[in-house]
Amino acid sequence: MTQDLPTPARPLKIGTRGSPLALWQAHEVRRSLMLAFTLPEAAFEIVVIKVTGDQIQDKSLREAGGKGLFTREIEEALLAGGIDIAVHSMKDMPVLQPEGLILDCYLPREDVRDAFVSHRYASIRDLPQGAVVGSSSLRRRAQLAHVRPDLQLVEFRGNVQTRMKKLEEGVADATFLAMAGLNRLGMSALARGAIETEEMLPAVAQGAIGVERRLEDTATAALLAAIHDRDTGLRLSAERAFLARLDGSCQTPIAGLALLEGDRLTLRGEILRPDGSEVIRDQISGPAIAGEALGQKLAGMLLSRAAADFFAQH
Ligand SMILES: NCc1[nH]cc(CCC(=O)O)c1CC(=O)O
Repeated sequence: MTQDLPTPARPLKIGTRGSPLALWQAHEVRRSLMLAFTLPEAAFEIVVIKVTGDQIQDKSLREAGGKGLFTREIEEALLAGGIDIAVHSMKDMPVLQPEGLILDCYLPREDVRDAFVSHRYASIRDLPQGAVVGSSSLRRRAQLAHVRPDLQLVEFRGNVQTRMKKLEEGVADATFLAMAGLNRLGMSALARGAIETEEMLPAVAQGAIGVERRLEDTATAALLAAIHDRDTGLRLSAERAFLARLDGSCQTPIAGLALLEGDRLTLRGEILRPDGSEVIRDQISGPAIAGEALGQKLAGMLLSRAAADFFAQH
């Protein structure tokens, strides 16, 4: 094992996107590995990789092609050996990894909740009739439209700073962000409040950081095993199996959250029509080690209640 540890002469290359949040997450993985193996910072090299998704500002991501847009270039670098590990926001990850790669290392999960962000109003409930809310998340738009069909929705993309500027300019009265991202960047003061998961069920894997590697790279597997958070792994297995069974295309608003109590797991899930006119939700409990089966079963339960046109385009 010892001879496999990275050194300043042969550093472990950590691939990441260049956004402030992505960089923070890559540094966090480095910090965890440094602590676990008493390694110096120089035993790691952070490699920033440009991804298609970051360059698209003028159209919504689902028009442009969805989740893979943030990962393709990074996974290509991993397969080609240009980097040794890739750090991801698990919320943005497709449920299947390319042949030759594996994602089975998760850091302890952050706050899973969405944040309500507004200069003028304290909560969804406080928004006046017809208020304008900015969001490009299909899930958040559908969930909001379901409880407040009177509100107006506008597309809202870009980083936190861009979105805050839009709020200041009055483009919208409120928006949503993940608490996890705000907490990590030390910007939780921007949130008027965290929205409880009973009110807005988060996206599958929200708040979780995952580390991807080459399947045959056993030395790196041993490194990552030391920083893996088992509880987060169990929860994400259930949530991602649920998403996979629903064929988590970006066209369908889907939310899912697993909670652990001892070795029992409870998974809540919901699917919505994009216009919020209908929501189908349920939950399932069972042994935590059976998370994948629970996820698949819950997805089946929701699908069996969905009319034939539920997933039709709107
Ligand atoms: N889709 C972008 C994205 N991917 C992960 C996070 C937040 C951090 C996380 O959930 O781990 C965000 C921003 C947001 O939704 O506000």
